[in-house]
Amino acid sequence: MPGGSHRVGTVRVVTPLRTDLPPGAQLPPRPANAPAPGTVLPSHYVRCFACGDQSAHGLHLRVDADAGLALCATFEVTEHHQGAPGLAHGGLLSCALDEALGALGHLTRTSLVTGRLETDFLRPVPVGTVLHLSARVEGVLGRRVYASGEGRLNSPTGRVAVRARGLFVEVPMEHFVTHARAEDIQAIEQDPDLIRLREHQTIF
Ligand SMILES: CCCCCCCCCCCC(=O)SCCNC(=O)CCNC(=O)[C@H](O)C(C)(C)COP(=O)(O)OP(=O)(O)OC[C@H]1O[C@@H](n2cnc3c(N)ncnc32)[C@H](O)[C@@H]1OP(=O)(O)O
Repeated sequence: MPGGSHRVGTVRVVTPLRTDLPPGAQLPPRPANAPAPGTVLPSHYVRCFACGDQSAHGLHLRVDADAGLALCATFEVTEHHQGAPGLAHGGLLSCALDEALGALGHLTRTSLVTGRLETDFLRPVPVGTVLHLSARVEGVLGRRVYASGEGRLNSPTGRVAVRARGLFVEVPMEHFVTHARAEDIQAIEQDPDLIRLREHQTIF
């Protein structure tokens, strides 16, 4: 995907986007303890708008591990997801890709938050569409994980409607504890099943 560009006089200056893979980034091997291809990846938080099953009008994204550092995901666009009449809101499509790219942390075995996300909207996505997403790690440099993905209409081989690249940053669990509201932490302490952590991690 091209970077940004502008003209200085007659000269076109190309600026790499900050989601472009920087020199030195490498694609790490798939960790031995990464979930096997085909494994349904758990929602990290049942109240998550994108993947949680307790978010009434959320996306209810279903995410499956793929081979390598990649995954696929699906969700159905409902009437609660409209922007223009009968069409999915663009921010919501970005949200779906944000979640899919962020869920690559299940495969790298790290907790990732979004630093930057760039989305191309290529086709309108009508209500009733099942969006088939795929996402992959492009490279890792220190705590930075570069990822890309796309969403296709109604089938894994359908027309590409939306595409994204993201820069994610690995954070410790303390990130979430430090920044959450006290009532949310208390709710999790009372019902640890609200979050679904990978088995090697502990929180609170
Ligand atoms: C319980 C559930 C568990 C699992 C939870 C899973 C949740 C998944 C949800 C889906 C994903 C989301 O929506 S997450 C929610 C949306 N995102 C967020 O809320 C993040 C808000 N931002 C932050 O908290 C912070 O800015 C961080 C953590 C991203 C970075 O802060 P930091 O930890 O102080 O680290 P910092 O040194 O600034 O950055 C680390 C490296 O990344 C680079 N970097 C950072 N941001 C950017 C950027 N926008 N563009 C370019 N580069 C960047 C820095 O230059 C640096 O490079 P170098 O020094 O290495 O060269």
